[in-house]
Amino acid sequence: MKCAVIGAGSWGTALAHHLASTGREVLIFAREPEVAEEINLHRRNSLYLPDIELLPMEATTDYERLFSPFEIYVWAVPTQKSRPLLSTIYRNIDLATPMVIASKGIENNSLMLLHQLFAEILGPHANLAVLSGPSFAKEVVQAAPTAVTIASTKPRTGAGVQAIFSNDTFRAYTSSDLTGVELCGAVKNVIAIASGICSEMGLGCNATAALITRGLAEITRLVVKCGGEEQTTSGLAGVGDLLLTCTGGLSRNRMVGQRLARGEKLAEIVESMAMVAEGVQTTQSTWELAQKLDVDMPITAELYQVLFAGKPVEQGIHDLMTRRLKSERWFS
Ligand SMILES: NC(=O)C1=CN([C@@H]2O[C@H](COP(=O)(O)OP(=O)(O)OC[C@H]3O[C@@H](n4cnc5c(N)ncnc54)[C@H](O)[C@@H]3O)[C@@H](O)[C@H]2O)C=CC1
Ligand SMILES: O=C(CO)COP(=O)(O)O
Repeated sequence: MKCAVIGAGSWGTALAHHLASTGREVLIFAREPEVAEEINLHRRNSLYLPDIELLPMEATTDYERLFSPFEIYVWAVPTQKSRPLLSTIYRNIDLATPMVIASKGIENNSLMLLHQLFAEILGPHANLAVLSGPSFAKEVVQAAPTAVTIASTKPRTGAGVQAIFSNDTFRAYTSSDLTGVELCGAVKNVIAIASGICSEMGLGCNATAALITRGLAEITRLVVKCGGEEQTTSGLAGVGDLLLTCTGGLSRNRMVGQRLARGEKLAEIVESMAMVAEGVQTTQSTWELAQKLDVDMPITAELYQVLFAGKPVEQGIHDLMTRRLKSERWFS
């Protein structure tokens, strides 16, 4: 049976290519007709994944094609665009088919993670899994060794999805902690923007190491408060993806931070990017969630002020460094 990948941006295309590399037939749903046409005619997606020759796959812009039987669905649509698309197709997709959520973010206003959004729209019988972890799309299509986490509350679904994705260059581990895995994947993008600022301002390696460590501390507090497992934050979806995105040159979120530090306006940066940097909207959601749940997230709070309230970056850094002195214990 075919796999269906929904979303033909960099990540959806990379995952479709990876599934094709395991010998599977793949249907990929694209929003833009020119993207579908280029994949079908030239095996390329120059808008979202340039300079890569893709393995054979079929692309379509017709969402009714998603209503046939599939082995799995893979969801790679930006978080803030997910509700409208899912609401359009949900009545006609097979609930028993595993839905593997590969997007990373927290929906604005509702403050929902995607597995919560999917459960709300698809209902309690939805067969959900989350794929997260350190995995730049470009490296996955280049078959560079990659390890990820597959979370599902259904052991059979988790193991099935793990088997489908794993091969000798792509290794998936299972987890039952949907909330922890998703929150880690979402909030690391917030810390990655801050890391891009640090790097561009030349604040040094000490600052980056401190940012990653204290970023992990605030992610952990949020995960635990939301009912996730503390241990998840030291896994691939947690510290793994945080390290990758805060230090890797391929990160779009880190790039947003670098451009902010160069003095560009957030609106101009977002407008000029063909691809999504989820951390921008996720900063808003995370800040609201932290306030609602009374979780101390100082880096997120300062970044929120910089992104959305015009606070100068230098002031944000000063305010972070001169906060009340405290114990290093994450929950103090
Ligand atoms: N690119 C990467 O290396 C990775 C990305 N992710 C996550 O995957 C998700 C998707 O990211 P990318 O593919 O990188 O983004 P992208 O910006 O490369 O592509 C976004 C895709 O979503 C489509 N889209 C945009 N608005 C839409 C709408 N209203 N309805 C339907 N489709 C719409 C676009 O046409 C495009 O195909 C994000 O949540 C991202 O954080 C996760 C792991 C790795
Ligand atoms: O999530 C990612 C890698 O795991 C991709 O990060 P960016 O969206 O910052 O490029």
